[in-house]
Amino acid sequence: MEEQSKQAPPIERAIDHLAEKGYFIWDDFISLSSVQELRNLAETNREEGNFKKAGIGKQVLFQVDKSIRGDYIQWIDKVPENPVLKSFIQEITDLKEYLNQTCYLGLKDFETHFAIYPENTFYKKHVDRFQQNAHRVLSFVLYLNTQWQNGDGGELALYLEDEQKIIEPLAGRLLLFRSEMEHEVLLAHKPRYSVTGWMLDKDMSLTFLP
Ligand SMILES: O=C(O)CCC(=O)C(=O)O
Ligand SMILES: [Fe+2]
Repeated sequence: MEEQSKQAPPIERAIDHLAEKGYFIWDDFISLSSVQELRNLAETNREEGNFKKAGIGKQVLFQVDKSIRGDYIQWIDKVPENPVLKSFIQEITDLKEYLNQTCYLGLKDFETHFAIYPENTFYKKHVDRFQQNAHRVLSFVLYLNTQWQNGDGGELALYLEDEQKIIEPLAGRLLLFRSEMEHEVLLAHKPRYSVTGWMLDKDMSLTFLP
């Protein structure tokens, strides 16, 4: 039985683990060359001034507070020009459809952005689904840290019911977790790159409505 589940395709293990534990770690979701390309793209965009300081809260309640989070973000267009980004968006779209068919999650849309955590930044313990972001059902993070090693920091601490799971931000790894779960980005000692997103139970163009 154990053997069988080890051999099951990642998508099936993802469904089981998400249902049972609320999260799934999907290694090698994309190839290392794709990781490199996305990282280069993020770096170029950053140099061109397309990233902005991430904040907390939405619209009139938006504020930047470095004691809570220190990352810079750039929202990703749903129809991106870059072919690697385009195929990642397609894979997330397929994953959303598959989750709907198997888990009846009623996912309607998703939103996603690049995130860069400069050296010595973090994101304090929080949840992604709250009053102002009530439509976030599943969070996903694709890590783009090609040279990551122990001691570089920037791990994701995920708070499960009775334990804390420390997840390394390894290149090509996709982390999925329920958006109401508490989590935290630990202090990054080296710049940390990722694509973060949320699958939503409402069409994004309608999320300004209650
Ligand atoms: O980058 C991560 O590991 C998690 C980021 C996060 O929690 C967020 O952007 O809400
Ligand atoms: Fe988060």
